[in-house]
Amino acid sequence: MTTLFKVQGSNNKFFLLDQTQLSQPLATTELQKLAQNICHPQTGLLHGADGLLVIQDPSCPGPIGQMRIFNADGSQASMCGNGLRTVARYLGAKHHLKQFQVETLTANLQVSQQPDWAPEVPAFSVEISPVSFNLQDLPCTNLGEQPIVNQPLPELDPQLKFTALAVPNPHLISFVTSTDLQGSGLEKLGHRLNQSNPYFPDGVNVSWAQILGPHKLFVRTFERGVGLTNACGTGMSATCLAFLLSQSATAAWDELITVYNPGGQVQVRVHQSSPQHYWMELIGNASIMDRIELPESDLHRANDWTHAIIHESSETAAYEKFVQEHQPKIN
Ligand SMILES: N[C@@H](CCC[C@H](N)C(=O)O)C(=O)O
Repeated sequence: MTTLFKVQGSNNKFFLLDQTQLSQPLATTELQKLAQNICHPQTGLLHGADGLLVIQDPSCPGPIGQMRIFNADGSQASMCGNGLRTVARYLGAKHHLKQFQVETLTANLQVSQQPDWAPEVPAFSVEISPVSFNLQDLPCTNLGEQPIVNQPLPELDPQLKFTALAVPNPHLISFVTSTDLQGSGLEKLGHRLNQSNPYFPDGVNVSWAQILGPHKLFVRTFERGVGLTNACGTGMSATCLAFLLSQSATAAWDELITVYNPGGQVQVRVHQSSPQHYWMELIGNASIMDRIELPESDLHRANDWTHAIIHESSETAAYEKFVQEHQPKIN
């Protein structure tokens, strides 16, 4: 039998598969098919998830493991902030370490265990980098000169202003009113920019943010390869950088910003290492929802979950209690 986990960071939900335990690790095409099938909300396992996190041996000295992220539609992304926290928790427990590096598709990132946020609500901090405003890195085309920082883009919306950046996965950010945030505009724009379109040939994660206070935001994200999610870690980190660069924010570099989202909250610190060089720390819960045992052959087949034995964790209830007790207070 193989062990798989269902995990969540800010209720952004994933299956986590450690390929190093398998006698025959899955090839990339098998991982894409597994992500599509296991994450499906109706026919997947445990009502599906937003993506599949895959742990492999590192390919270079330094990091103790490698993380890959496949969206629910099977596409592979370069980074996943909420997912990396859960991978940090898993690898930290496996190697008995509290601080280490994890290899991701484009960078080795620093992660560390933090004090629990509440009983049974473990927390981790992960580095979000590299950051780029170079439009080729998203990629983003036909929207004029770079950088796009708090700029009107009537091609996308007649009223909103946009910031476009890669962290290194692509993000498009707008600051909106609470009415906009509750409406259907985010979903419409997200769908439009994640179908064939002249501006974001590889699609883009679209986040809308409401400023709740000097160090407080609420962010909703339409994720590339998924749709509306409870939270997107890289999206909230990118939004905090956009906040500091464009909104006359009273928050300063290196200070904690609390970012509420439909799945709970995270904290972000934005750092400027030199002019135009930025990186973020994303801090939040890393919770295990279920431990799942199933035959390795079922992972390769990826279409039958009837042999799965599910062990539900008490961390889900603990996290829900934490969220109830920490609703945003609007100044
Ligand atoms: N949920 C993630 C981001 C996952 C990848 C994203 N959908 C993409 O395609 O870039 C996060 O927490 O950062």
